[in-house]
Amino acid sequence: MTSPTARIRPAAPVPRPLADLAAAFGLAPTRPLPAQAQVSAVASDNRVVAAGDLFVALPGARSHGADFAADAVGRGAAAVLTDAEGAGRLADLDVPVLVVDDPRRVLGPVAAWVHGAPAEQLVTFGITGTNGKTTTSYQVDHLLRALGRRGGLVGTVETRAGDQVLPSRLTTPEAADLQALLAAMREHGVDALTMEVSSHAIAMRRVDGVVYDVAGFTNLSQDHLDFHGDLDAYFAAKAELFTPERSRRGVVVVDDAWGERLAATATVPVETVRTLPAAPGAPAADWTVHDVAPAGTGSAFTLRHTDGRTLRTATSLPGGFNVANAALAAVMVLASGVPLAEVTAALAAADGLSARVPGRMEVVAPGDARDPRVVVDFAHNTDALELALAALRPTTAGRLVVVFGATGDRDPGKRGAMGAAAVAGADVVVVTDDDPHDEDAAAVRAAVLAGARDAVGAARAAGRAPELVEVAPRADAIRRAVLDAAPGDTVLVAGRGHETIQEVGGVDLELDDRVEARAAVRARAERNTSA
Ligand SMILES: CC(=O)N[C@H]1[C@@H](OP(=O)(O)OP(=O)(O)OC[C@H]2O[C@@H](n3ccc(=O)[nH]c3=O)[C@H](O)[C@@H]2O)O[C@H](CO)[C@@H](O)[C@@H]1O[C@H](C)C(=O)N[C@@H](C)C(=O)N[C@H](CCC(=O)O)C(=O)O
Ligand SMILES: Nc1ncnc2c1ncn2[C@@H]1O[C@H](COP(=O)(O)OP(=O)(O)OP(=O)(O)O)[C@@H](O)[C@H]1O
Repeated sequence: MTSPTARIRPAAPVPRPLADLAAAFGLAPTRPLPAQAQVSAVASDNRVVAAGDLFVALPGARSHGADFAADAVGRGAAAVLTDAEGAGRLADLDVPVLVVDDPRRVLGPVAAWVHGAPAEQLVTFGITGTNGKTTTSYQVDHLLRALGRRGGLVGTVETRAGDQVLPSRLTTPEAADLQALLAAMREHGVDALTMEVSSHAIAMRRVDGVVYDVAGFTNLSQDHLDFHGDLDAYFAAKAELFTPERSRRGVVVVDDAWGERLAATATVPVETVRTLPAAPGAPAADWTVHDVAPAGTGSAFTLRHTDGRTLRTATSLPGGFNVANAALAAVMVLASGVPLAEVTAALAAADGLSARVPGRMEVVAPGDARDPRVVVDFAHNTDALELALAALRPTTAGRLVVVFGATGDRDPGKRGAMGAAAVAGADVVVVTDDDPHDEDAAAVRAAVLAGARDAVGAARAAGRAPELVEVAPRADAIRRAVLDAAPGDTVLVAGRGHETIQEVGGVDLELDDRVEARAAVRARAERNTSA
């Protein structure tokens, strides 16, 4: 997690008259505005405010932004925008206060207006879906750079604006931070933006003020129901991205029923991509994937359009789901208007869609005659875990070992299912902690173990004998799994991927699965040497 005080913003923002802003959005000043009042950027967190900012004090679940307005003014905020409740909390501030019914609803468009609509000066790609957003976004950015574009990237792992790179705090930033970021990208000569658009972000209006040139949909399965309530509401949030208010055209993977439903209901032009054999009676897809074959650590495949166009390329990331991500990335770039011949040539020169994606099927140790392969992945829901295990099984000569847990304070409904998925897909299941947050870590492990134990019975009935162990804390579980594995085995450490902070009881602990896995591999080497 990155502290809220870090933010990429334009170095030379352009001040805009506050009176023009108030008129444009119907913002009611509590007192007449000084004629010369100006704002040059927008912030919704006092900790990132800089001189000349408009501080937007939002009502929140835990606090009201108005409680931080005095500090924001102390940091140089030139004006405050809030709702009636916020205005009521503001003691006499010596800057203008503007009031609007729903500050969160206007925040995006206001920030876009103040920064001069930066998104409109970039070719913009927004990717949503339960799994694959990060991977697909890296592949789109990889292809855009291969095409000579200066790409900006915003997502779970990091934020890249030209040569500025910051670890991300949210998958999709709040609107004020996003618009400042886009303005900074424009300053750096960035001409293309690829970003992940989480369903939270759409529901919370973080991407208001952006109309994506191309929106992409990967898939939808159970996750985040603690926020959305049910799958229909979760789907509806994602489907909003495929409306004219938020995008100009869409590319939808129709390997699942939710993709089919989105393609049928989207109100922007959509191209469909099918990467799996079609179910009987399924509508024809515009693009289909054929001739998938192993290629290095990943797969080669052919994309074919109903109009006869074809594209043969590859991805270095393992698993059928990474063919889907790579296919989606390629079609999104084609949908933006880049000719097929240019994409084909760029991919040939760039070794296909082979961006290294931090913490996504990241190979920590390749495995050899003496040691197991060790892979770190971000799979943290049932669907992703099943697919990650299935992706590694074909290239695992020995046992498939998985080390994972479930996130505390999130989606308790998926814990048993994740335990069952691990037992169904692996030979050795090591249940440990993920990010317990404020929940009792042992209780979270117990819920995962309950689902796993139920599945062990079914596995034994099918003639398998998966081992099931509980090891905590997570660093010990990783070490034990790697030390106990044999040459030819694969150890998959799943759930946290690139993350370097584990939240335990409100305390941020340094924990990077890749660092722990590498340390365990070194410990094996020392043991082998001393043996
Ligand atoms: C559920 C959710 O998304 N909550 C977000 C929401 O919190 P909130 O409504 O409780 O806001 P609050 O903390 O009460 O603060 C109210 C206002 O005061 C401001 N404030 C608050 C504290 C302070 O010191 N100074 C200050 O100015 C805040 O910026 C905010 O404007 O607004 C906050 C301020 O922007 C966000 O930090 C917070 O994200 C929390 C941290 C979060 O965990 N969000 C997750 C669920 C999320 O958004 N995840 C998705 C990815 C999901 C996935 O696909 O995996 C993401 O896009 O990252
Ligand atoms: N297309 C896919 N279908 C199913 N699972 C996938 C797909 N792509 C990746 N995964 C699995 O999901 C995990 C998360 O992948 P990725 O980080 O690309 O998705 P994401 O949508 O960005 O996740 P998050 O929203 O949590 O950041 C991967 O580590 C992999 O195990």
